[in-house]
Amino acid sequence: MKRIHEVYQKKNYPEKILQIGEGNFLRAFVDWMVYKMNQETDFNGSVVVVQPLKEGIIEKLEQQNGLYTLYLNGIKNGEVASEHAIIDVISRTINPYVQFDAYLQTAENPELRFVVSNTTEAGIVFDEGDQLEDRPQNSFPAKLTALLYHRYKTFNGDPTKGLIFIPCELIDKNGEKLKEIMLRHAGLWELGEGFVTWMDTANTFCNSLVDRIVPGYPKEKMQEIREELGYEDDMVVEGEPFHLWVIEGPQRIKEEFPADRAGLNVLFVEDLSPYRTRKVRILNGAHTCMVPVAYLYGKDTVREAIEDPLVGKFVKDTIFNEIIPTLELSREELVNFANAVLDRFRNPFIKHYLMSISLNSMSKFKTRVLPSILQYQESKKLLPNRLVFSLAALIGFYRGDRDGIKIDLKDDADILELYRDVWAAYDGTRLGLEMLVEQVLAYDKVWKVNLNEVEGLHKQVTDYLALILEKGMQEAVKELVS
Ligand SMILES: NC(=O)c1ccc[n+]([C@@H]2O[C@H](COP(=O)([O-])OP(=O)(O)OC[C@H]3O[C@@H](n4cnc5c(N)ncnc54)[C@H](O)[C@@H]3O)[C@@H](O)[C@H]2O)c1
Ligand SMILES: O=P(O)(O)OC[C@@H](O)[C@@H](O)[C@H](O)[C@H](O)CO
Repeated sequence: MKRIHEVYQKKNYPEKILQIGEGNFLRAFVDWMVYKMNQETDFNGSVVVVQPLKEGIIEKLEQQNGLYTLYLNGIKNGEVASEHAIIDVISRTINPYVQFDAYLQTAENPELRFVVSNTTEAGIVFDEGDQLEDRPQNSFPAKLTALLYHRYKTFNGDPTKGLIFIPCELIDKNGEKLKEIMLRHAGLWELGEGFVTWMDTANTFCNSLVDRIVPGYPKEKMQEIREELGYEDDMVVEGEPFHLWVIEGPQRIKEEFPADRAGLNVLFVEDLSPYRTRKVRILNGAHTCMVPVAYLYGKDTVREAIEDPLVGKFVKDTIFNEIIPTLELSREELVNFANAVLDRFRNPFIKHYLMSISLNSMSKFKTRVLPSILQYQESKKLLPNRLVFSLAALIGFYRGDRDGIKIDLKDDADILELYRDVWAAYDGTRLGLEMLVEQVLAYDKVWKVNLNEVEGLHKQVTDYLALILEKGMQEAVKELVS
């Protein structure tokens, strides 16, 4: 069978976007949007993709001339929708670890206008070891500072040659944080007042919030997909039709990034925090809460979990009774959003594995679930049972065993070490369990506070964990939801 680049001829669009990250999400979201804008409007732009880490899949993408097939499968306006398209907007790929000059030279292109990124929650970080002379710098903000400085010098500080940065990382104030770190590098590297002023005035850093479920490469369906497509494609990516990109930035960007004219759900707003809180607490919060409970219960995917009468009820009650009451938005709007999220979780086409969501569950619990627990307690003066149960389940999950089979835990090495130690020290007694929970709740490297100080939390987590250990997750959930 022929390969995708042997059957499809790519068009040439000017390079207008620099993309840091070659992951599934960006390819199913931003690159798809660029494809749509090229089809529906006069955007006429392509994307240069830079691999942020030394290891990655850029070579595979390059071998296909940057082409790949995107499947969007799900329910759209109540109807089954399945569509696919060849995304042809990646002009070329760059691995800065072997093509550093080519990486810097992208800054010399006067038509370059946007920088998008998605480097997971671990990407927007300051690395004090990074230097301007490094080829390349370690962190992605440092790499970008070097690139922007090169642009500043190339165009002699021309105020019209600034860039618009729209990071997609799921962290609060992603644009502001990126800018803050880049300014820090500019200061440490002594790049000069002129550059700092240019960075500040000629460039725009937008905060943004993305929403689309992208499980990625549909491994199990590949045989069927190959037959349907009639060509080989190692970079197929699958996502849902739903998409929302909320960008906190000036309305004028719309002129240059005509997503709305392409019929895309891209909003330019003054304040994205209500959208962010709603999405992170309800959608991501429900995912993170459901993972340890549903996985130890015996489920493997989000859909299986939501369709199980008991686990499904656990998730729905958690959202409607314990998360929504902590949010300061109109209840009607929240209920509508939550119902839509539940429909997305039920998407019959998509296998969203609980284990893939489980990556870095501790920090996800801290940002996506803990605020709901704390706000619930503050306003109602009692703890939300199901959210606390999911914390107990999380501690049980990190024991790393499902019915005698090892769980492939993925988290920071020191978190995994913490759990290895506390579970190894557990002697099977109530006192032993209390000590174990105390140590986990005291792990302020993740929690940033000592959770043992939250009134009643230590006892309730210990009680639920004892229940899970004694009766198993299935019985424990049954008792909880009834
Ligand atoms: N998949 C989804 O449904 C979805 C939806 C919305 C948001 N997201 C967000 O997108 C992120 C990436 O998801 P994906 O599905 O594309 O994953 P992926 O594994 O396909 O891609 C991860 C990307 O992040 C880069 N990366 C990882 N660690 C990094 C680091 N320390 N520094 C710099 N770059 C780093 C990798 O090089 C790669 O480009 C997730 O963490 C999530 O926050 C994902
Ligand atoms: O992508 P992660 O690993 O940060 O989180 C897992 C999911 O909660 C997440 O990918 C959602 O599906 C996504 O945020 C929906 O927009």
